Amino acid sequence: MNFKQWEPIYEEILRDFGWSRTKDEEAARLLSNLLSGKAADPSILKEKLHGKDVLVCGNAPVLSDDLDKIDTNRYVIIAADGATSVLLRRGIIPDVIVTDLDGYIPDEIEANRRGAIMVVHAHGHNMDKLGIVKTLSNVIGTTQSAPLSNVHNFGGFSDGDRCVFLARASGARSIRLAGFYFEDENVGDIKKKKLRWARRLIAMIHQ
Ligand SMILES: Nc1ncnc2c1ncn2[C@@H]1O[C@H](COP(=O)(O)OP(=O)(O)OP(=O)(O)O)[C@@H](O)[C@H]1O
Ligand SMILES: Nc1nc2c(c(=O)[nH]1)N=C(CO)CN2
Ligand SMILES: [Mg+2]
Repeated sequence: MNFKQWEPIYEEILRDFGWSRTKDEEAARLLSNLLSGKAADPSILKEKLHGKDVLVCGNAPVLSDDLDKIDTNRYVIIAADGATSVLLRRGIIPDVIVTDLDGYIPDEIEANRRGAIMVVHAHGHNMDKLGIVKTLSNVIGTTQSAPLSNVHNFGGFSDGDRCVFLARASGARSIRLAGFYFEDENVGDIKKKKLRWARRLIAMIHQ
Protein backbone atom coordinates (compact mmCIF):
# COMPACT_ATOMS: atom_id res chain seq x y z
CA MET A 1 0.00 0.00 0.00
CA ASN A 2 1.50 3.33 -1.02
CA PHE A 3 1.11 6.54 0.99
CA LYS A 4 -1.67 7.90 -1.26
CA GLN A 5 -3.75 4.79 -0.50
CA TRP A 6 -2.78 4.84 3.19
CA GLU A 7 -3.33 8.57 3.84
CA PRO A 8 -7.18 8.58 4.06
CA ILE A 9 -7.07 5.66 6.52
CA TYR A 10 -4.40 7.47 8.54
CA GLU A 11 -6.53 10.63 8.63
CA GLU A 12 -9.47 8.57 9.90
CA ILE A 13 -7.26 7.07 12.66
CA LEU A 14 -6.10 10.56 13.71
CA ARG A 15 -9.72 11.75 13.92
CA ASP A 16 -10.76 8.67 15.87
CA PHE A 17 -8.04 9.17 18.52
CA GLY A 18 -8.03 12.98 18.38
CA TRP A 19 -4.28 12.99 17.69
CA SER A 20 -2.20 15.51 15.78
CA ARG A 21 -0.57 14.85 12.43
CA THR A 22 1.86 17.69 13.11
CA LYS A 23 3.27 15.80 16.13
CA ASP A 24 3.66 12.60 14.08
CA GLU A 25 5.51 14.60 11.42
CA GLU A 26 7.76 16.20 14.03
CA ALA A 27 8.59 12.74 15.40
CA ALA A 28 9.35 11.46 11.89
CA ARG A 29 11.77 14.35 11.29
CA LEU A 30 13.49 13.68 14.61
CA LEU A 31 13.92 9.97 13.75
CA SER A 32 15.14 10.86 10.26
CA ASN A 33 17.89 13.03 11.82
CA LEU A 34 18.79 10.45 14.48
CA LEU A 35 19.19 7.79 11.78
CA SER A 36 21.23 9.96 9.45
CA GLY A 37 24.40 8.03 8.56
CA LYS A 38 23.29 4.93 10.46
CA ALA A 39 19.97 3.76 8.93
CA ALA A 40 20.00 0.28 7.40
CA ASP A 41 18.84 -0.07 3.80
CA PRO A 42 15.23 -1.33 3.78
CA SER A 43 16.27 -3.89 1.14
CA ILE A 44 17.51 -6.04 4.08
CA LEU A 45 13.84 -6.66 4.89
CA LYS A 46 13.16 -8.01 1.40
CA GLU A 47 16.28 -10.17 1.65
CA LYS A 48 14.95 -11.66 4.88
CA LEU A 49 11.25 -11.99 4.00
CA HIS A 50 10.76 -12.26 0.23
CA GLY A 51 9.23 -15.60 -0.74
CA LYS A 52 9.29 -16.80 2.88
CA ASP A 53 6.59 -18.15 5.21
CA VAL A 54 6.39 -15.49 7.90
CA LEU A 55 5.09 -15.84 11.45
CA VAL A 56 3.94 -12.52 12.92
CA CYS A 57 3.85 -12.60 16.73
CA GLY A 58 1.52 -10.18 18.50
CA ASN A 59 1.73 -9.79 22.26
CA ALA A 60 -1.69 -11.03 23.37
CA PRO A 61 -1.59 -13.31 26.44
CA VAL A 62 -2.39 -16.26 24.11
CA LEU A 63 1.02 -15.93 22.41
CA SER A 64 2.73 -18.66 24.45
CA ASP A 65 -0.15 -21.11 23.95
CA ASP A 66 -0.20 -20.33 20.23
CA LEU A 67 3.57 -20.92 19.96
CA ASP A 68 3.23 -24.31 21.68
CA LYS A 69 1.24 -25.46 18.63
CA ILE A 70 3.59 -24.09 15.94
CA ASP A 71 6.88 -25.42 14.55
CA THR A 72 8.58 -22.02 14.66
CA ASN A 73 11.64 -23.31 12.75
CA ARG A 74 9.53 -23.30 9.57
CA TYR A 75 9.09 -19.54 9.66
CA VAL A 76 10.87 -16.24 9.45
CA ILE A 77 9.67 -14.54 12.64
CA ILE A 78 8.55 -10.95 13.12
CA ALA A 79 7.88 -9.84 16.70
CA ALA A 80 5.54 -6.98 17.53
CA ASP A 81 7.28 -5.05 20.31
CA GLY A 82 6.54 -6.82 23.65
CA ALA A 83 6.27 -10.21 21.88
CA THR A 84 10.08 -10.06 21.69
CA SER A 85 10.35 -10.86 25.42
CA VAL A 86 8.02 -13.87 25.15
CA LEU A 87 10.09 -15.23 22.24
CA LEU A 88 13.43 -14.65 24.01
CA ARG A 89 12.16 -16.56 27.06
CA ARG A 90 11.56 -19.51 24.70
CA GLY A 91 15.07 -19.21 23.24
CA ILE A 92 13.85 -17.69 19.96
CA ILE A 93 15.53 -14.60 18.49
CA PRO A 94 13.05 -12.87 16.18
CA ASP A 95 14.40 -12.06 12.73
CA VAL A 96 12.68 -8.66 12.76
CA ILE A 97 11.28 -6.55 15.63
CA VAL A 98 8.65 -3.91 14.91
CA THR A 99 8.50 -1.47 17.79
CA ASP A 100 7.50 1.99 18.92
CA LEU A 101 9.89 1.43 21.84
CA ASP A 102 7.32 0.79 24.56
CA GLY A 103 8.14 -2.92 24.89
CA TYR A 104 10.81 -4.17 27.32
CA ILE A 105 13.80 -2.37 25.80
CA PRO A 106 16.64 -4.43 27.38
CA ASP A 107 15.23 -7.56 25.64
CA GLU A 108 14.89 -5.70 22.34
CA ILE A 109 18.51 -4.49 22.60
CA GLU A 110 19.65 -8.04 23.39
CA ALA A 111 17.71 -9.50 20.41
CA ASN A 112 19.15 -6.78 18.15
CA ARG A 113 22.68 -7.58 19.38
CA ARG A 114 21.96 -11.21 18.45
CA GLY A 115 20.87 -10.33 14.92
CA ALA A 116 17.28 -9.04 14.93
CA ILE A 117 16.58 -6.23 12.46
CA MET A 118 14.91 -3.32 14.31
CA VAL A 119 12.05 -1.48 12.63
CA VAL A 120 11.55 1.55 14.87
CA HIS A 121 8.38 3.61 14.58
CA ALA A 122 8.20 7.34 15.34
CA HIS A 123 4.88 8.89 16.40
CA GLY A 124 3.61 11.89 18.28
CA HIS A 125 3.78 10.14 21.66
CA ASN A 126 7.24 8.53 21.64
CA MET A 127 9.65 11.31 20.71
CA ASP A 128 11.33 11.03 24.14
CA LYS A 129 12.24 7.38 23.38
CA LEU A 130 13.66 7.74 19.88
CA GLY A 131 17.24 8.43 21.09
CA ILE A 132 17.45 4.69 21.84
CA VAL A 133 18.12 4.11 18.11
CA LYS A 134 21.64 5.42 18.68
CA THR A 135 22.40 2.24 20.68
CA LEU A 136 20.99 -0.14 18.00
CA SER A 137 22.37 -1.61 14.78
CA ASN A 138 20.46 -2.68 11.65
CA VAL A 139 17.76 -0.08 12.29
CA ILE A 140 15.07 0.97 9.82
CA GLY A 141 12.83 3.93 10.68
CA THR A 142 9.08 4.08 10.07
CA THR A 143 6.28 6.61 10.33
CA GLN A 144 2.49 6.43 9.97
CA SER A 145 2.69 9.84 8.29
CA ALA A 146 4.46 10.88 5.07
CA PRO A 147 7.78 9.05 4.51
CA LEU A 148 11.08 10.94 4.73
CA SER A 149 14.71 10.10 4.20
CA ASN A 150 15.54 7.11 6.51
CA VAL A 151 11.88 6.91 7.59
CA HIS A 152 9.54 4.67 5.62
CA ASN A 153 5.82 3.97 5.60
CA PHE A 154 4.89 0.37 4.78
CA GLY A 155 1.32 0.97 6.02
CA GLY A 156 -0.32 0.03 9.30
CA PHE A 157 -0.73 1.73 12.64
CA SER A 158 -0.03 -0.27 15.82
CA ASP A 159 2.98 -2.56 16.13
CA GLY A 160 1.09 -5.77 15.34
CA ASP A 161 -0.66 -4.62 12.19
CA ARG A 162 2.50 -2.84 10.99
CA CYS A 163 4.26 -6.24 11.14
CA VAL A 164 1.67 -7.64 8.72
CA PHE A 165 1.91 -4.68 6.34
CA LEU A 166 5.71 -4.94 6.44
CA ALA A 167 5.65 -8.66 5.66
CA ARG A 168 3.28 -8.04 2.76
CA ALA A 169 5.35 -5.12 1.40
CA SER A 170 8.49 -7.29 1.63
CA GLY A 171 7.01 -10.05 -0.52
CA ALA A 172 6.35 -12.73 2.11
CA ARG A 173 4.95 -15.92 0.55
CA SER A 174 2.54 -16.48 3.43
CA ILE A 175 1.77 -14.69 6.69
CA ARG A 176 0.60 -16.57 9.78
CA LEU A 177 -0.47 -14.82 12.98
CA ALA A 178 0.21 -15.90 16.58
CA GLY A 179 -0.61 -13.94 19.73
CA PHE A 180 -3.43 -11.84 18.31
CA TYR A 181 -6.62 -11.57 20.37
CA PHE A 182 -8.56 -8.54 19.23
CA GLU A 183 -11.51 -8.99 21.60
CA ASP A 184 -9.33 -8.79 24.74
CA GLU A 185 -11.40 -7.23 27.54
CA ASN A 186 -8.46 -7.08 29.97
CA VAL A 187 -6.93 -3.97 28.42
CA GLY A 188 -7.64 -0.25 28.76
CA ASP A 189 -9.88 1.80 26.48
CA ILE A 190 -7.13 3.17 24.22
CA LYS A 191 -5.69 -0.31 23.75
CA LYS A 192 -9.18 -1.65 22.93
CA LYS A 193 -9.47 0.97 20.26
CA LYS A 194 -6.00 0.15 18.91
CA LEU A 195 -6.97 -3.52 18.76
CA ARG A 196 -10.16 -2.66 16.81
CA TRP A 197 -8.04 -0.78 14.30
CA ALA A 198 -5.53 -3.64 14.17
CA ARG A 199 -8.32 -6.10 13.34
CA ARG A 200 -9.70 -3.85 10.61
CA LEU A 201 -6.29 -3.08 9.07
CA ILE A 202 -5.14 -6.70 9.08
CA ALA A 203 -8.45 -7.78 7.51
CA MET A 204 -7.78 -5.34 4.65
CA ILE A 205 -4.62 -7.14 3.56
CA HIS A 206 -4.65 -10.61 5.10
CA GLN A 207 -7.16 -13.38 4.62
N1 LIG B 1 -4.81 -8.86 23.20
C1 LIG B 1 -3.73 -8.20 22.82
N2 LIG B 1 -3.03 -7.48 23.70
C2 LIG B 1 -1.91 -6.81 23.32
N3 LIG B 1 -1.42 -6.79 22.05
C3 LIG B 1 -2.10 -7.47 21.14
C4 LIG B 1 -3.26 -8.21 21.49
N4 LIG B 1 -3.70 -8.79 20.39
C5 LIG B 1 -2.88 -8.42 19.42
N5 LIG B 1 -1.89 -7.63 19.85
C6 LIG B 1 -0.84 -7.02 19.02
O1 LIG B 1 0.45 -7.11 19.61
C7 LIG B 1 1.16 -5.90 19.42
C8 LIG B 1 2.25 -5.75 20.44
O2 LIG B 1 1.67 -5.73 21.70
P1 LIG B 1 2.33 -4.99 22.98
O3 LIG B 1 1.58 -5.41 24.18
O4 LIG B 1 3.78 -5.13 22.93
O5 LIG B 1 1.77 -3.64 22.72
P2 LIG B 1 2.33 -2.22 22.61
O6 LIG B 1 3.72 -2.22 22.10
O7 LIG B 1 1.97 -1.45 23.80
O8 LIG B 1 1.33 -1.90 21.47
P3 LIG B 1 1.19 -0.61 20.77
O9 LIG B 1 2.52 0.08 20.96
O10 LIG B 1 0.93 -1.10 19.40
O11 LIG B 1 0.07 0.04 21.44
C9 LIG B 1 0.09 -4.83 19.45
O12 LIG B 1 0.50 -3.74 18.65
C10 LIG B 1 -1.14 -5.53 18.85
O13 LIG B 1 -1.29 -5.30 17.47
N1 LIG C 1 0.42 9.44 17.87
C1 LIG C 1 0.45 8.15 18.23
N2 LIG C 1 0.61 7.23 17.28
C2 LIG C 1 0.67 5.93 17.61
C3 LIG C 1 0.56 5.52 18.95
C4 LIG C 1 0.38 6.50 19.94
O1 LIG C 1 0.26 6.20 21.15
N3 LIG C 1 0.34 7.81 19.55
N4 LIG C 1 0.62 4.19 19.24
C5 LIG C 1 0.83 3.30 18.32
C6 LIG C 1 0.90 1.88 18.71
O2 LIG C 1 1.94 1.21 18.13
C7 LIG C 1 0.98 3.63 16.91
N5 LIG C 1 0.86 5.01 16.64
MG1 LIG D 1 4.60 -0.72 21.14
